[in-house]
Amino acid sequence: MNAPALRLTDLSKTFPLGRKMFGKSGPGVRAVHPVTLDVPQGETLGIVGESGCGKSTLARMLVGLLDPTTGTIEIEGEALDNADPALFGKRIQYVFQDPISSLNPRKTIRQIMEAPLKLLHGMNRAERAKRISEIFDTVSLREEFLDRYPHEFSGGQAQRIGIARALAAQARILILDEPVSALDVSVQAQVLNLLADLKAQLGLTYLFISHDLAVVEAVSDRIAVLYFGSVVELGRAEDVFRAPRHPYTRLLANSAPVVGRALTAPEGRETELPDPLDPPKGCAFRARCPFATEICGTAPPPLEDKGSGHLAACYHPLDAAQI
Ligand SMILES: Nc1ncnc2c1ncn2[C@@H]1O[C@H](COP(=O)(O)OP(=O)(O)OP(=O)(O)O)[C@@H](O)[C@H]1O
Repeated sequence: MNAPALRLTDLSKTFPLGRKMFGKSGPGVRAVHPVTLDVPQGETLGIVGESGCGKSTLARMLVGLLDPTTGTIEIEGEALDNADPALFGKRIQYVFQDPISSLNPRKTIRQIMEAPLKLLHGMNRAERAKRISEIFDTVSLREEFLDRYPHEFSGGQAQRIGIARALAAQARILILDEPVSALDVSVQAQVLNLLADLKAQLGLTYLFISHDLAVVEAVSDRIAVLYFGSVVELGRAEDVFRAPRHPYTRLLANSAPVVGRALTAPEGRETELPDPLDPPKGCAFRARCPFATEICGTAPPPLEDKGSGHLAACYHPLDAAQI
C-alpha cells in the first residue's frame, strides 16, 4: 500500500506567552492540541471550525512557517525536517485566502512564477520559460499576463496566479486556506472547478480550510472538525454534517449557512470558546454541550471510531434520533 500523502503524529503547537522567568517559560496558548491523522494520496480533506480553533496554526506548521511544539510531519513516508525549508516547498504549498495581497506587489507575475523554479528546482532561463508556459496553459491564464503586476488582476485571476505559483513548486499537496472566500460567488465556482480539474489531472492531495460548510461538503472526501485546537470529529464528507456524532458538529451544521453569525447554544449554556490561557480539564465543549455529564469534566475524550470509520471525541456521541 502507498504511504499516505501526509501523516501527522502528535502534532501540537503552544505559543509561549511572556518572557522566561528564572529559566522557566511562562504559561502558553495551546493553539493546536496533539493531532494524529493520515491523509491518503489524492484525498481532499476539509478542515472546519470556528474562528480561533487552530486551523491556521495547523496549516502554518504543515508548510514550515511555524515550528511544531511536539510531533512530526511525514510526507509520502518521509519525515520533514524543519531545518530545510526548501524540502517543505517542494512537497507542500500554501494557497492563501487573499490572492492579491499574498503576491509581492513589486514583482511581475513572471518574477513571482520564476522564484520557485529557480530556488527549489534550479532551472535555467529556458527551462523556466517552458515550465511557466505549461503551467499557465494548465490553469487557463494568458501568457501576456506575465509582465504585469498583481494589482492589475481581478480576484479570480489573482487566485489562478496563486494556484499557478503553488504548482510551479511541483508540490503534490496543496493547503487551500479559504481559497474562494474572498471571491464573488460567480467566480468561486470557476476556481473550484479549476481545483477539481487540477486534482484529477495531476493527482494532487488537498487540505481545504473553510468557514463555508456547503463548499467544504461539496469538495471534500473527508472532513475534520476542529474545536479549541483538537480534532473532535472526522468522517466522510457525506456523513459529517448530515449525521454528526459530536454535538459541536451538530451546532456548527445547524448554525450554517449564515456566515459570521454567532453560534447559538441551548438556553443557559456558554456560547464562547473556553479561555485558551485557562483551558478546562475535561472536554472543552462541555460548557456549551446539552448532553454534558460528570465524566465530561474528568479528561478530554479521545478521538475514537464510533462506527464505520466515523471518528468523534465525545463521551456521549449523538445517535440517529438526536440529529
Ligand atoms: N502568534 C500567536 N501567539 C499567541 N497566540 C496565538 C498566535 N497565533 C494564534 N494564536 C492563538 O491560537 C489559537 C488558534 O488560532 P488560529 O489563528 O490558528 O485559529 P483559526 O481557526 O485559524 O482562526 P481564524 O478562522 O480566525 O483564522 C487562538 O486562540 C489564537 O489566539
